[in-house]
Amino acid sequence: MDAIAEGVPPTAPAAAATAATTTAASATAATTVDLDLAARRRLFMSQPSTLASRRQQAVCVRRAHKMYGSSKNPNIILDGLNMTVPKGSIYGLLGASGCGKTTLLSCIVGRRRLNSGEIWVLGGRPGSRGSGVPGPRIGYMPQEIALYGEFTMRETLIYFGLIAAMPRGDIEDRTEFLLKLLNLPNGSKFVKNLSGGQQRRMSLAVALLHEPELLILDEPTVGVDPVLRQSIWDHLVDITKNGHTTVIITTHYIDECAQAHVIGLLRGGKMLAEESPTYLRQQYNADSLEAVFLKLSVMQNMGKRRRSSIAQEIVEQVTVPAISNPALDMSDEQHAAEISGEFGDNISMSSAVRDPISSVAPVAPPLPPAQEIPASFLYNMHVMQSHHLHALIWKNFLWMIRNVGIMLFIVGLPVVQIILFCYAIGHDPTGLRVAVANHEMSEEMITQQLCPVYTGCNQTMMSCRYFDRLAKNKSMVVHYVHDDETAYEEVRRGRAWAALVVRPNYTESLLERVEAGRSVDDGTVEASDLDVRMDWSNQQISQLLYRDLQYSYFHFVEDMLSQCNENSKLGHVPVNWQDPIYGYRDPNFTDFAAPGVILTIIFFLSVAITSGAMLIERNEGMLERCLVAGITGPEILLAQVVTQFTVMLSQTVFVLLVSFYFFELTMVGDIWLVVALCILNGLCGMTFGFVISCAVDTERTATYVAMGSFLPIVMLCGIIWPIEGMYPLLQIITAFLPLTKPTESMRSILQRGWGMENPVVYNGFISISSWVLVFLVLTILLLKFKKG
Ligand SMILES: Nc1ncnc2c1ncn2[C@@H]1O[C@H](COP(=O)(O)OP(=O)(O)OP(=O)(O)O)[C@@H](O)[C@H]1O
Repeated sequence: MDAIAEGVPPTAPAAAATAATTTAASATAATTVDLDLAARRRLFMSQPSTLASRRQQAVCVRRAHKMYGSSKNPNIILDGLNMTVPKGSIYGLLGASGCGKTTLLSCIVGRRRLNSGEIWVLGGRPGSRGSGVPGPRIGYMPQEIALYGEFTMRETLIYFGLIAAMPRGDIEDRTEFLLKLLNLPNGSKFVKNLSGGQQRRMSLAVALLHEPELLILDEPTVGVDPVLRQSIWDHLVDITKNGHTTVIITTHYIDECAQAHVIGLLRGGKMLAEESPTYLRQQYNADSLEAVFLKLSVMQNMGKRRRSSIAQEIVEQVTVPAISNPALDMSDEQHAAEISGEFGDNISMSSAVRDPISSVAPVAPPLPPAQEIPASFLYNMHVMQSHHLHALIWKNFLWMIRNVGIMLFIVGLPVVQIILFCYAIGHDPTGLRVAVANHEMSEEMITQQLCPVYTGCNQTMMSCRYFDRLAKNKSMVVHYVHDDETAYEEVRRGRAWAALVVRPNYTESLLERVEAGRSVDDGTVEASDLDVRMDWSNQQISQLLYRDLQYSYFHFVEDMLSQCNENSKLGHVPVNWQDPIYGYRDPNFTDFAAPGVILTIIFFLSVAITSGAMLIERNEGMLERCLVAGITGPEILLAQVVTQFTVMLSQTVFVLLVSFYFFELTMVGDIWLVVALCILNGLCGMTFGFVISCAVDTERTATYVAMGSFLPIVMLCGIIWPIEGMYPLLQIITAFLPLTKPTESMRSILQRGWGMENPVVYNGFISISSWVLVFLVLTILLLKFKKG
């Protein structure tokens, strides 16, 4: 009584008075409603609306408003809708395509939020702590197939059974029963190999598996033949008989709902009616429910939306047929339940309320505790359920086993990439053609491409000795031509990278230049020079030629001096290059780029794998199904982290083995620091993948986001060019990007051998860990606020 009294609205005295005055009349009209209009109006105005009575229903929706789009351009889906689903009933939710049935159902299962209004499901608020909704109290069959094609039917049922914490034995028993009931083939068949109709039945089997209190079936009979459709309906009638199971079913086949206890006709965001099908057909004198729907739609179109006026037309002296389900017998305590039309524009009242004017409060069965506090993300974090994690991790690994090809690709791709990198990037170009017009050579020598090399302290045709030295570099191939113009033409036509001209008296002039020193004349100096004209269009190649033409010269002079018993140092540039403190005398680009490349490969593969896997699940409805089954966002994230971690670990091990063991890239530091940095980096990619999959809706957008972030990161993180060479403002920005500091850190570990005590190294770890946290927080926020 108290609970009811608490929930009575401010008009309660009037309501009570009205109820009292009408009690006697209503007592005699248990099955026949014969009320005058005034009494009906009072009835609609004064329904007892209490918290307790709402919680007695399987589902109770009040004044539900739901819209999509912005407030400026709203797409109103539910417009003050009321709905009452009595416990133990089959409730057929009918309406045209796009009228909002799925939206309403997803609000009921706690996957979307109303803009305003109330929903009570099985005595609690969906999504609140302890309500069990979403969760095992619900069995949900979404419109999409929402199953893993790579799993067998049996594995599919095991997965959902594990989520519902069913013992293995029970799962097996139910599997046998459901396969038989739904006329499904052998359980070892892969879901992807089932026909469309069989897949839908399989989806229904998943919803029925754990015998939930509330079954929500979104168009379960599409693509199902009439015989099987009938057997599905028979089963639904059967399971609702004891009153413990309630079914809400949507369908396009309106007349199929004749077997429902109650049907709700949804149109224009409101319930046109909420009655038993027999009652509706009698009330509207119609042969079929389609005809009823049509009549009500016409009335709605005519603007007769006020309940009172509609009621006037529809409420005639009608004998209310008894509902076949004893659980719905209105002579029991549910008399006191509410009618759905109490607040909104619904034009008919719930069949649950045949005699709503009872003054006797029902003896309510014990209710589950109602907790208003919505289940927060952090709450979900600490109530992670082990059977959920077990199911998710089992599913993820099974998926991997079933997709060995994809897994080999995922693990093998970084290895292939690093092999390609090591073979393709950072090595000095070889075989660069150099056209030489050597006027010390005879025409015949040029024709034969033969420049004679005299060894020892022999000062004959010294230009040939220089070119011999040059050819030893392997970077250049010398091609002798007859005149200067031909040499230049070779470069102009792209057949050579450099044209060299040697004057006829080169050897004598060079000797005189060395011997005479300061007193040598300009003509001699000029004649002892090599003239070089290069194609400088390619920075890497021209730098290399520039370097090797000079180095070869130094080596040639040193060689001559030592052959002639002179101090070879006289040929040096007067700079003494001591042993390097870090690195080698001849650094290569591979060593410079490798840390960045390794980190980039691991990072972006993690992004792609994570966002791809999550989006596929989301878009094919599997994620939705799991969430309705009670799996939470944190559980999915944790299970993904566990499974992805193993993938990432193997990626890291293979990449490092190939880089440092097979290709022997420079590594003088602690390999474990490198491994730790790679794993953190993969984790960072994974969390970025979570952010992408939560933020965007399609794989295509995810690809754009991943690509859009890949290019700037590669360019700005000092992977292909030193940060010191960047525009000063960019140098500041780039310091905050996820791969910049880790790349510097890894480079220092590998090439300088620095450890964790060095700021450059630990800053890399701090930076990447901070990004992991940032991405995790973003994911949490997106999960929380992008719910619907
Ligand atoms: N996430 C969304 N964002 C924007 N609009 C949406 C969204 N989901 C659904 N809608 C729109 O809301 C309306 C109702 O969609 P809903 O899927 O609930 O209808 P339905 O009655 O279940 O349709 P059907 O019977 O064809 O499945 C449609 O116009 C749909 O385009």
